[in-house]
Amino acid sequence: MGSRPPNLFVFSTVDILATNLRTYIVQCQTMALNRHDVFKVAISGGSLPKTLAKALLAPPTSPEDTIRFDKWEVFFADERAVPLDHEDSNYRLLKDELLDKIPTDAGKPTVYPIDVNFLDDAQELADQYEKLLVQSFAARDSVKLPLFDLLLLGCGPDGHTCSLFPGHPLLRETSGWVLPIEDSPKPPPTRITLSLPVVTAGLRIAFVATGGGKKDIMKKIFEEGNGLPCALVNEMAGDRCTWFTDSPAVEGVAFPRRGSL
Ligand SMILES: O=C(O)[C@H](O)[C@@H](O)[C@H](O)[C@H](O)COP(=O)(O)O
Repeated sequence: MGSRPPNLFVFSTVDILATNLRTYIVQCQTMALNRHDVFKVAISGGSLPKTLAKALLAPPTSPEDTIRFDKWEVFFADERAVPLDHEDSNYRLLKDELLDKIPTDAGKPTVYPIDVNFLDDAQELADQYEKLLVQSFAARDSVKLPLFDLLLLGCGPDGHTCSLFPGHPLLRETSGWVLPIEDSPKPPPTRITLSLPVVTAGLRIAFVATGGGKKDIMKKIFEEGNGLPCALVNEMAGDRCTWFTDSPAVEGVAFPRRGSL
């Protein structure tokens, strides 16, 4: 359980949100580089990569504001079981929106896509991705869970995050790090996702939710909870969790704690 409620930031525009998201990411990057000289990040799909590109591709305003892409290790918080050049691929989305646009002199992140040799077997696809995490995390941290320095997540209109959907049995999985799902209510149906324990173990967790389409679910997440995946992350991660929203997404929503960076 998180000891304090999650942080919530509301910005008047997505551009201002992006500037503040960058400041937050740089803070997480600094903590990570001090801790282990690498920045391990998990990123999900949806509208997030576009906002992320806005945040990260802007030129630095000071030396301290530099994005050290050369130190980034990028994992996928969830991924669809499709080839990497498929229009549904979260890898492709991130590549098109962000990775391919990083200036060459800014350094290249190390990116860990799924192994497309296992697209026909969701369990194997998940197991292979979990192996990658084991290699990347366990040896260094000798922990029971991979501790991402930062997870950058979206929030679906039904309250899902990653590919953890409301009421789905995957929410009760406590042992696996990476889980297969073959009946995702959001297409495509076959995907892999980080498990709830892995998400909530993250040192920092940031949600980005923008636009009036998020208003109703934001109310449910923050005012009722109702076991919605995003609400579960809030409950378990507490103030390690920070929401970046714009005004339309939170119109009329009462929050435990608002703040600014
Ligand atoms: O692969 C996916 O489908 C995403 O990872 C998913 O979890 C997404 O982040 C949310 O659905 C929010 O999407 P929007 O930001 O587009 O609403």
